[in-house]
Amino acid sequence: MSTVWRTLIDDLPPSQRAWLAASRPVTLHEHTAIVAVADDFTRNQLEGRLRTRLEDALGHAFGTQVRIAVTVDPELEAASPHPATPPSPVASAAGGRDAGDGGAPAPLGDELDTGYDTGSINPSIDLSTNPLDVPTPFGATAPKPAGTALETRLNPKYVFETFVIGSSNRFAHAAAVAVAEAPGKAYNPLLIYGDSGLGKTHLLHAIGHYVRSLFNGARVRYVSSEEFTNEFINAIRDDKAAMFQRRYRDVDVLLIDDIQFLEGKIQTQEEFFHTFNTLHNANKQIVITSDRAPKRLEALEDRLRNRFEWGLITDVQPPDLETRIAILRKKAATERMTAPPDVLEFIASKIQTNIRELEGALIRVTAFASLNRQPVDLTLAEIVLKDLIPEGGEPEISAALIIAQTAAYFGLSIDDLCGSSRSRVLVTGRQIAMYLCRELTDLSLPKIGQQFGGRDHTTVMHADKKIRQLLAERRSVYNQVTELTNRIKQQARQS
Ligand SMILES: Nc1ncnc2c1ncn2[C@@H]1O[C@H](COP(=O)(O)OP(=O)(O)OP(=O)(O)O)[C@@H](O)[C@H]1O
Repeated sequence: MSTVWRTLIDDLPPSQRAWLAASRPVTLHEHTAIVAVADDFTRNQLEGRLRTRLEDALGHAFGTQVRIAVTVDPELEAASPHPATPPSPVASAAGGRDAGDGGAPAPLGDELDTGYDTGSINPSIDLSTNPLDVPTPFGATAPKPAGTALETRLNPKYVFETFVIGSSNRFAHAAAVAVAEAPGKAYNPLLIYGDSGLGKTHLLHAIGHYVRSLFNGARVRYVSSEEFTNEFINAIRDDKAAMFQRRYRDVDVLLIDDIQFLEGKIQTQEEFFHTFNTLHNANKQIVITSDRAPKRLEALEDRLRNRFEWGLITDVQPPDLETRIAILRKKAATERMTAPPDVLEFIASKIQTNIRELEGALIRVTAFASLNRQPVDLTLAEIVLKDLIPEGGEPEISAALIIAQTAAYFGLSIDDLCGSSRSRVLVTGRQIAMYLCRELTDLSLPKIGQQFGGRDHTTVMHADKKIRQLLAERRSVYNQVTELTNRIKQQARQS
C-alpha cells in the first residue's frame, strides 16, 4: 500500500502533490484505504477536489474499487510542507520528479549548473519581476489568458507534469522551465535539438502551457516550420503579408518546431529572419527545435544560424532504461492502461531510442490483452513485441510504401486513399495509414498530412488518436493494423 500510495502521489501534478507529501497510508481494509494527513485543511483537500482522482488511481492499481477514508494525525504536522495557500506553480514545476536518480528534485539553479558547457548561461533569473508586463495569475481578479488552447495550438497532454526527467533530457527540461518562467529574459532564443521522438515537441508545448498559466494575457504561438512556410506562401499569394507578419510578430512567445524544414527555402528564411529580429528586439521569447545542432543545418543562412547561437543551445538524448520505464509507467497511469512492472521493463528494454515507438508498443500490448480478455503479462507482451520488432533490425519505411500497402490491403486505389471521399471504408483505411505513418516513420504531422492530399496536421492527429482508441475496442482494427504492419515491414526489408 505504501509503495502504491507513493507512486500515486508522484504521478499527481506538482500543485496537488505538495498537499499530500506528508500523508501516510495507514491500511487497506476491504475496499477502503485509510490515509492519515496532518490537519483538517489537508483532509478537506483530500476529501474534496482530490478524492475522485485518487480513488480512481487506487482502484486502477489494486484492480478493484477503492474508497478513501481520511484521518487526521497531528504528528504528521512537522513533516507537512504546505503553507496556508496552495504552492506556486513556479516552484512546483521546476521541481518535477527525476526518473533518473529518484532523489529529491534539485532547485532550478542546480539543474542548470550540471557541468555542461553552458556558454552565456545565467541561472539567476529574477522571478520577482514580470517579464511580459501582463498581470500575474495569482491575483483573485486575474483576467482570462489571451487565446484558447486551440488558438495557441497547444496539445493539452504535452505539459511539464507529464514529462519524465532523466539524465538524457534534464538540462533541456530545466532550460525549458527557465524560459517559461522568465520569457525573453533567461535565454533567447532557446534551441533544443535531437533525434525524432525524444520529446522536443512535448517540451515546446509545455513551455507554452506554463507561460500561459503564469502570465495571464501572454500571447503564445506554436507553429511547425512547415506550417510557417505554407502560411507564408499563401499570404504572399493572397496579398496578406501584413496579416501574416502580425500573426507572428505580435506575440510574447513564439514556439517554432522542426526548424530544419526551413533549409533551402530562401524566401521563408528571409521572412523568419525578420520575424526573429522583431521579436528579439522587443525581448519576446523565441524557442526553436531542430533535428540537428544549428551548425549542421548547412542549408540555412549563416545569419540565422548565428542568431540561434545568441541564446542557449541544448540537446535531448535517447533516454536510458530507467527513464524509459518511468515514461511507460507515467503513460500507463495517465491513459489508464494496466500493465505490471515486469511488462513495462520488458517493453522498455526492447525499444531503446524513440519514445513515440515506446508508447506505441505499450498501446499495442494493452490493446491485445483487452481484446483477448487476457491479463497483460510477459508472455503476451513477448508475442506482441515479436511482431512489432523483427529480428535483424528495423528497415527504413516510407510514407509512400505505407500508403501503397494500405491501399492494396483494403482494395482501394492510392488516389482514393489520399483523396477527399468520406465513405466509411475509405476513412478507416486512411486513418490507419496515417496512424502507421506516425508509428513507423519519423515524419512530422504536417509532412504526413501532405502525403494524404495536403491535409492539415490536426487531421493526422485526430486519425492517430482514433486508431489508438479503436485498437483496444475493435478486434478487426487490431488485426488489420497488425497484419498491415507486418506486410509493410516485410516489403521494406525486401526492397
Ligand atoms: N521525457 C518524456 N516524458 C514523457 N513523455 C515523453 C518524453 N519524451 C517524449 N515523450 C513522448 O514521446 C512522444 C514523442 O515526443 P515528441 O513528439 O515531443 O518528440 P520530438 O522530439 O518532437 O519528435 P519529432 O522530431 O519526430 O517531432 C510524445 O508522445 C511525447 O509526449
